[in-house]
Amino acid sequence: MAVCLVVAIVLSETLLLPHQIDTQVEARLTEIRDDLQRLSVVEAAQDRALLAQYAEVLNLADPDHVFFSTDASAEAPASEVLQLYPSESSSALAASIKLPSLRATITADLRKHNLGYLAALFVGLLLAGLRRSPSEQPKEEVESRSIAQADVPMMVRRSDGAFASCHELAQFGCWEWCAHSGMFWCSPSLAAVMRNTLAEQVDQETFFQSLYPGDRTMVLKAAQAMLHEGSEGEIDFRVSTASGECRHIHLVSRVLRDDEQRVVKVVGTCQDITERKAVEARLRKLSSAIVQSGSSIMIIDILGAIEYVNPKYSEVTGFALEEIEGKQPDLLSRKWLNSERYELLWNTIMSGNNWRGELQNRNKDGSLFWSLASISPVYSEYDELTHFVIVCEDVTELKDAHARMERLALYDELTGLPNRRLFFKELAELFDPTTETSTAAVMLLDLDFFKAINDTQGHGTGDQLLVEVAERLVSCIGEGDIAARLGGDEFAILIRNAHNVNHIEAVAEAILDAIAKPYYINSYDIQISTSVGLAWLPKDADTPESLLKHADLAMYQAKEKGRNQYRFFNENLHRQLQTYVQFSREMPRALDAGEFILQYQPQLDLTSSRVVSVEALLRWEHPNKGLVSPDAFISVAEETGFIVSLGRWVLEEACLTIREMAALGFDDVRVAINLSSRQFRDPQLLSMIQQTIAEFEINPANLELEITESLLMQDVEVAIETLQALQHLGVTVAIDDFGIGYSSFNYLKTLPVDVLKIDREFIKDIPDHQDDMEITAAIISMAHRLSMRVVAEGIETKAQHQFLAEQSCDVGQGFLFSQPLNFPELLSFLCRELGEE
Ligand SMILES: Nc1nc2c(ncn2[C@@H]2O[C@H](COP(=O)(O)O[C@H]3[C@@H](O)[C@H](n4cnc5c(=O)[nH]c(N)nc54)O[C@@H]3COP(=O)(O)O)[C@@H](O)[C@H]2O)c(=O)[nH]1
Repeated sequence: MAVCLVVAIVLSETLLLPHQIDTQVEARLTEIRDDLQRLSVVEAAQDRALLAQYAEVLNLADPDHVFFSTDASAEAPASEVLQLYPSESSSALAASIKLPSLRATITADLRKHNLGYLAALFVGLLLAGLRRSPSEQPKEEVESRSIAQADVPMMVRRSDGAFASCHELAQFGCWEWCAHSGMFWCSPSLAAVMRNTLAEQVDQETFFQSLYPGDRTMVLKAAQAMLHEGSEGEIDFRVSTASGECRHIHLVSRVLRDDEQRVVKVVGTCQDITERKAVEARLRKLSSAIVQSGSSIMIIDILGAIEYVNPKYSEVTGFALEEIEGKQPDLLSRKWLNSERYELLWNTIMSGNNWRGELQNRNKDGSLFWSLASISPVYSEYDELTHFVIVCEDVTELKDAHARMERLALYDELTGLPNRRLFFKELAELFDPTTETSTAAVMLLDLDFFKAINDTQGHGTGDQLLVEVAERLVSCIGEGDIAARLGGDEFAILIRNAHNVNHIEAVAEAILDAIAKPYYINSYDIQISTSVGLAWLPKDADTPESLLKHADLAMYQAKEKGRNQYRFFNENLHRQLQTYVQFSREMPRALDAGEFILQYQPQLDLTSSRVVSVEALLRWEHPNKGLVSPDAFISVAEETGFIVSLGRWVLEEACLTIREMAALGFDDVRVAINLSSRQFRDPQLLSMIQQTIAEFEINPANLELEITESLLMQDVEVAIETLQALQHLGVTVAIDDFGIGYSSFNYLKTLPVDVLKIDREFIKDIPDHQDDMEITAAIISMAHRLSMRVVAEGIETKAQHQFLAEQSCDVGQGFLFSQPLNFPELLSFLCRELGEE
């Protein structure tokens, strides 16, 4: 729809109002004039009421037309008016002239015509009519008034104060170019528009000099086209001001022709549009920033309908503007936002604040992605909230990376199970005092002999085994329960809502069964078992850490009891734990304080009954607990690593005893000390023994080292190397507790040992258990064939003594002969024996 504009011009006080207009109208016109004092543009479509008022006041029939009335007697240059207007407007203009005197009505289409031009032209014409009353005007001039003869600029005659004032206000100027004389005339306001580079009347050359050099050719071409071809139009160009400033000018031209259609004048307007150009340039930059932006940008109206999306948005989502214009964006859809967030977002932006946050959006293919969106309100010039600008960054990759990082942080990479951190987090929530706690159970599992499989079959097989174990564990637990890998071959299970023991026992048994089933990995059949420790929540602990510690304790007990079984944590274990903590803290101090002592249990030759050796047995004279057995603290020392320091002290003490006994003449009595697993694997062991022997200047053959059979079986090849090195030092090596470590006789052949000690388990039931007697006889016979001496320990009865002597067992040790003795008691024992001889 064409927008019809009526240009009404109200002039300053110098205007002579027609005397025909009655006082009321005059008053109203004065009012309007005072209101406006400048060109006033009324958009008819929008303000018809006002227009109707104007029409009424101005005695106009049609409110779409506003007319200007001059003195009725004035000769109106209507023909000029008509000629000055584009042809499509001429008829409307002519039709609107209702009086013989000048009445002009202009209906113009804003889209086609330059408003300023129309206005100024109108002013010019009007003033021409007003200023020149017939009485003042020489008749011959009126008669001879012809465009063909008009080589004097007609606007010169119209440049009164009001005219100039209007132009000045509108930053507007008029000009004429006489085709005949080549003279260029401009209104004073044009000179101002051109920033005083022009005189009122200049030649062409001077006019062109005032133009910005870069635009001269373009303007010249346009001027020539006007003069020679009579072309009309509009042109924008730049002028350089005296101060060197560059201003933008909008120029409109119209051609006046004589009756023979020859161009006689070119007239027009010009306007300083520098500010507008600056605004346009700024808008262009902003617009280009939005178009070129690497961020997706969307503009929505106050009701949430999409008005604009930039190319980046279309590239990311696949939606062209036409496809989504007027629609509600998915980004703000209730579908992806929970109602609380939805309310908060809209409340924030509707109250004129910025909102920033992650929102889900939808691509054209239906896939969803995450955007980090900033939503900012846009206000109109009247300070009304009209739109919102949404700037989005696709953060899907960021979120994926975040999820991956979270996965790495909380899940075990190999098995995909929750890791220790996540398990602990879940467990900690059950201890949260603000949540209702129901009974739960925690299982801690450790695969039996996994290290051996890993070492012998390779880590690839070990990994595959762990993955299959994880799958089997998951298959044994219920929904809501958690199976986690805490590290290595250690797993944990959290069973929520553990109502009764039967349920937990059933799960534990299912796990033992599942893990014990054969695995087929890398063409190998593998068999493995697990030991499970169980603890209850909240009964067994008040923190996640202590609950896991208690389950761990129970698991160790399960291992101690023979593996492939489960054990519940109990108070006894709890006490053990307390003792563990207490001992681990106290032992270093006790060693410094001399609270450890050695007792010696004699080992007698079963044929001669002479003491050939003694076993050094460690005791702790605890200030509160009395004499503490090594069974209670050796394992703690072993786990904390304190056994290395303690073992060194035992060695030194034994060497001292050897030296002192030798000094007293008992230089053929050996002293046997026990080496624990950690000591045996200590890389410093050999050098430490060598140094101590040298330090105490003892015969190394008088020092015997007892190493348990099970310890040797852990890594036979390394054990053989260490044993050989020990023998090389000249010390005696004995296998302790032989018979219960399930070692094969084949191994025994390869072990460089001097003494074999039959475990007490085989001796204690002699002569009642025939089996034990046969096994004992076989061990003695075999050891002799391997050139080993045999020691039977735990001899408590004469019958046992007699049987062992009959089997040619070399040496016996046990309460039958002596309890462990302190050093003075041992010396007495030895002296007594000597006396008896
Ligand atoms: N690493 C180290 N281990 C040590 C050290 N000192 C002792 N131990 C080990 O502690 C275990 C318990 O020892 P202990 O309580 O001293 O018991 C020893 C004997 O008292 C006991 N024994 C001896 N004769 C009999 C008997 O006729 N009946 C019976 N019921 N018990 C008897 O046997 C223990 C000695 O056993 P073993 O060492 O296997 O010969 C024990 O395993 C010690 O080895 C140490 O300094 N370091």
